[in-house]
Amino acid sequence: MFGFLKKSGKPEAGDAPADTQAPVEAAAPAASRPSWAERLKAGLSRTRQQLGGGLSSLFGRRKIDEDLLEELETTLLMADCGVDATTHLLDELRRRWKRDKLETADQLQQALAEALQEIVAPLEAPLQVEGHSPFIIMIAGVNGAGKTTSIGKLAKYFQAQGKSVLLAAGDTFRAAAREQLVTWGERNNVTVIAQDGGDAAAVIFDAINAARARKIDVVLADTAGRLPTQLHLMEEIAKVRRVIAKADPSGPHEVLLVLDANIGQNALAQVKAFDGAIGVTGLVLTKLDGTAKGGVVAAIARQCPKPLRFIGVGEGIDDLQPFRAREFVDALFAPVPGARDDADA
Ligand SMILES: Nc1nc2c(ncn2[C@@H]2O[C@H](COP(=O)(O)OP(=O)(O)OP(=O)(O)O)[C@@H](O)[C@H]2O)c(=O)[nH]1
Repeated sequence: MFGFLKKSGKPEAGDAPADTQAPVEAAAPAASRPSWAERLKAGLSRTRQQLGGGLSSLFGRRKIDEDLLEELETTLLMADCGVDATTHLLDELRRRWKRDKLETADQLQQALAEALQEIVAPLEAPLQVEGHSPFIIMIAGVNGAGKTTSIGKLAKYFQAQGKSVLLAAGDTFRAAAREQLVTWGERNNVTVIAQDGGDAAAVIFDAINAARARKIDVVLADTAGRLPTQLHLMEEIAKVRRVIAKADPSGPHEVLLVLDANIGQNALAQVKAFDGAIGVTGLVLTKLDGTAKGGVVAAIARQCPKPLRFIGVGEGIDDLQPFRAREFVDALFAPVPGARDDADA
């Protein structure tokens, strides 16, 4: 049952109590829907072509030498690993080359995968929503990063864990955003607290109170997109955070920054700016499927290591999943059946 509450905070007749929320929509039959591992591999194919295409031509050579390492450096930079992570990886490979007496290019590729995994492993820290009721998650990011659609996917993700979820339509700036959230709410059978126009902080404040009254487990609070350079909007989102703390002094319990992977290295500046304004506690990296810049995960790990809670590789409702370092690196280096051009080039 879907409920759309006005500013009064009073549920409309027919709103289902939290404990009678209908089950989430059935997933497509397993046979027709590729697994997450397959979708992750497919989603990372552009980065892999950037990285793997470069690597396979490099690793096609028999012998490891300084020229090969220099070309590898260029390949890593092109995949948006950033100077810091690339330098670190090259240092590590040189060390392993000597220490482990690596000879073949295959061995070097294996060493690269291991070194990359070591870099990104600290980002793996799946979000636990225990310990607070409701557990309040504030979502922030620049325009179009994927905040609202990620909220829809997260709603389903938490529901699948048996949690009740309430969405707060705090993007009061973009007219269509509320409707978008309402649509996601309908799909996931969760209540959306919204109001016509007005103040984001007030909507979210009401949503937290409604969630508390209904004993909802998780509140997902949307906010309008904004650029870090729009100082008045950064001040506004800082106020939203303060108001959440008024509604629940222990909250927000998670401040998620949504980043579009297409922006590559600019992600670092966004993390720093939003962290300064609202204290980011976790990251969501969307649209990895549309970019060759997946190496940005390594850059984030080296330069602003916030927990990477979720990664997104598509528009499907289950195309956003917790980040797992081993899975990510395996997908980056694995050949995809039917798309072996990158691996065999
Ligand atoms: N391919 C792909 N598209 C995505 C992914 N995540 C989000 N999108 C798309 O990105 C577009 C923008 O997403 P929104 O959720 O509207 O972005 P937003 O951050 O809420 O936007 P504003 O409200 O304008 O700030 C939509 O078309 C989404 O379907 C992803 O992982 N892969």
